Amino acid sequence: MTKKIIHVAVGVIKAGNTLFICKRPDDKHQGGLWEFPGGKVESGETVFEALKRELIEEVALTIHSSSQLMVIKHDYGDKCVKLDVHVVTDFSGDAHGAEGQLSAWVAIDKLSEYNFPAANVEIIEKIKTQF
Ligand SMILES: Nc1nc2c([nH]c(=O)n2[C@H]2C[C@H](O)[C@@H](COP(=O)(O)OP(=O)(O)OP(=O)(O)O)O2)c(=O)[nH]1
Ligand SMILES: [Mg+2]
Repeated sequence: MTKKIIHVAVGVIKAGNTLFICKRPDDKHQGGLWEFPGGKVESGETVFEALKRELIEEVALTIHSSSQLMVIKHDYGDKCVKLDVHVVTDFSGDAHGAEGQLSAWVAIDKLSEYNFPAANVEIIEKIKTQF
């Protein structure tokens, strides 16, 4: 049987050479690890609409545009995800963990000090070479 793939809109929020990251709550899938904020694309939504909704909910930012960086499929065994990763530089608001989660603006060359889910390894490699 083919596994259901969960489509996720992921936002790499960038200001200068820093990125905004959040810590996933312990009780969630891949909990306790750091992430780029975002969440599941609901039926009928475009990726941009999902990203916009999730970033308001999770980090209180309103985004005005985004550009696709990459798409990554990853099978965690218990869940299979397709991460639609977008870079966001055009936003308004004061980023913070709006759901009470830890968050931080981190310099790109310090990202390796944070533990991310396995699917993020490729994203971080690309960011380091491209930005
Ligand atoms: N947001 C986000 N999710 C990631 C990243 N890397 C990664 O493997 N994931 C996985 C973990 C989850 O299985 C899935 C995203 O789910 P999510 O928990 O953010 O979804 P959501 O915000 O809609 O929240 P909920 O439905 O669980 O309440 O993608 C990442 O950098 N950011
Ligand atoms: Mg989320």
